[in-house]
Amino acid sequence: MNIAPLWTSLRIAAIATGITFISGVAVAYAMHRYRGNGKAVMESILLIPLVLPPTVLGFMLLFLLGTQGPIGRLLTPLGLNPVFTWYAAVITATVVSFPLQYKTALGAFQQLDPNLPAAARTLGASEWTVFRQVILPLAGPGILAGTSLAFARALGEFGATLMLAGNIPGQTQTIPMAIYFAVEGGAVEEALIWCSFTLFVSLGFLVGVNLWLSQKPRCLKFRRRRPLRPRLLPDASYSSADQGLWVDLQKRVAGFQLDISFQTQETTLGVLGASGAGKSMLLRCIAGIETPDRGRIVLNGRVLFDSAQGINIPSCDRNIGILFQNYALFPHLTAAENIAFALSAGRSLNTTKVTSHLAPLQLADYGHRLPQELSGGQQQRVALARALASRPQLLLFDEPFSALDTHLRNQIEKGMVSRLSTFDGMTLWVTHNVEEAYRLCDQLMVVEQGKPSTLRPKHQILEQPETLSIAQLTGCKNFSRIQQSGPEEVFALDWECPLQTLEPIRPHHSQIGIRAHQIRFLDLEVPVTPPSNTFLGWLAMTRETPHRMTLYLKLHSPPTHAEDYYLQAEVFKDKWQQLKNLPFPWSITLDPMNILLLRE
Ligand SMILES: Nc1ncnc2c1ncn2[C@@H]1O[C@H](COP(=O)(O)OP(=O)(O)OP(=O)(O)O)[C@@H](O)[C@H]1O
Repeated sequence: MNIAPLWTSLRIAAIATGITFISGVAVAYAMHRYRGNGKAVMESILLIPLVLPPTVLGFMLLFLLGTQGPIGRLLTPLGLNPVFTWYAAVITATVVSFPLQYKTALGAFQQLDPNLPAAARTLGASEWTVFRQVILPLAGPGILAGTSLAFARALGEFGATLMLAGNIPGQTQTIPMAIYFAVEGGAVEEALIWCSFTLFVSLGFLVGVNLWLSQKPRCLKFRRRRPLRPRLLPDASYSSADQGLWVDLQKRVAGFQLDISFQTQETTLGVLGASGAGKSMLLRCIAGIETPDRGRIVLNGRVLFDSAQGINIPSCDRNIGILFQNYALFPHLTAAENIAFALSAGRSLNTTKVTSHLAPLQLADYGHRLPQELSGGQQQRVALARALASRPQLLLFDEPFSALDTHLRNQIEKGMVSRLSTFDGMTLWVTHNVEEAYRLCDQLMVVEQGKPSTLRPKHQILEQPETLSIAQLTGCKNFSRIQQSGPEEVFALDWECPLQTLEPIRPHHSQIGIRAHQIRFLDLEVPVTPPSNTFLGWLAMTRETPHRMTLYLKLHSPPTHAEDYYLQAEVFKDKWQQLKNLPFPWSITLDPMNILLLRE
């Protein structure tokens, strides 16, 4: 039995697989990053060999590459005529196997957490480094699974190969053809041997790849060969005189517009806003992960983005670190390797430099662990150490404590604040939590529906919130519509009472508010002349938290049901112990000093 078809098949399948590997991965990555129009049409064209019958594909290739075809006519003068040659068989095997490699590689890229490449870029990694050291190792198993399918498909190709390459023994006669012609000639035994052989080779290849992938999860692990580019690039527009962050940007996405303009020279700025207000998008624009439609971003005198001048410094050169909500640690790298990624010092893991970044966050003993072998708090500290290792001028925190329980949150917050005390750059904290923002930041900016409504020192925002929504965002729970009845007097429509205010009423004031912990219970105070804004009140219901009670109060008359209340007051448990024994009605004071005058 002539075994030439075996070598022909293996040679053709190996070359075709090599070509599809390179082209399939490259095209898949390009399509993964492509955000323009016509993506669906392009995808369909790339996948069409998967759905066309092989004979149709073979005929189309024959039509294109034949001496009279559009491509063949270009090749003939160069002395190239692929039809009925062994490389025609390579062409058909490549065309039929390409969609399998392309589609699986695309799926592997799409499954990656987009924050991982974004984090790598903010650490100073170039696009090539991001692809080679983050994307490829993580997408590797998916890509190799596609390669094994592509190889099996190339090995089994018959119809299209027969049409374009023919059945030339020793040149284009592959195993599938040997089977076909053996059956036709009545040599059933020979056909059976070839079938068994094909089954054995294909199965062996698939099993081999699967075993390799399952036994060596870190086989494609990180290899740092060259240091990252230095972070501070010379820039003509850089001037160390202008310290601070200047932001003026607009970005529109489907159903949402971010339109933010602010400047700050404070070292810590908190960004408060409801869910969907645009806080993360703001951070992503500042870090260069998203590109604004228009505007200008300047950090310490260095223009990072200016649509008018066509400046858009890439993320890797902005000197801005970001701590993502999910930490975005590279899962295929240990804690030490994650930090080494951000250093320009190379990959040696026991260097003093890596340890010097792990030790201040009590992580010196955890350097060898993969992120999935660390607790949430430890992962967060590694992410902070990694961000600081890249020596940013500005560090952005995207709700860094949202996934932690209260105890851990307090612990990590303390550790983080102490580590940041030696950081000489600016920090910008995005959070929902007003108490957290108050503890961590000097200035607060409130963002509402993509627009900044205010940027002021934190105590001013808490004491004079200006608008109803800022008051709500900063934790105020009691509001009433008002009618002005004097220069410093209103009638609260929802609480049905006249109220004195400390500040004069302005025409734009339409609501008043009072914070729950600022409602006073006169019966618990030393008897003096009742202050203004004191009313009789009854308790409608209570809610208990570990240290405080929330009291739902009805003014002027007893409540008719549990939901019949005007105000929520919050008192500590010791005060509640005294209050609960007092007979109704209580004397409730809404001190003019604590009345918030608000516009809508
Ligand atoms: N890539 C995108 N394409 C389309 N819409 C987007 C995109 N990214 C964000 N959005 C929309 O922009 C708005 C702002 O999103 P963003 O993530 O910035 O909000 P956020 O204030 O950070 O909210 P949260 O506190 O819940 O994280 C949302 O309505 C969101 O659906």
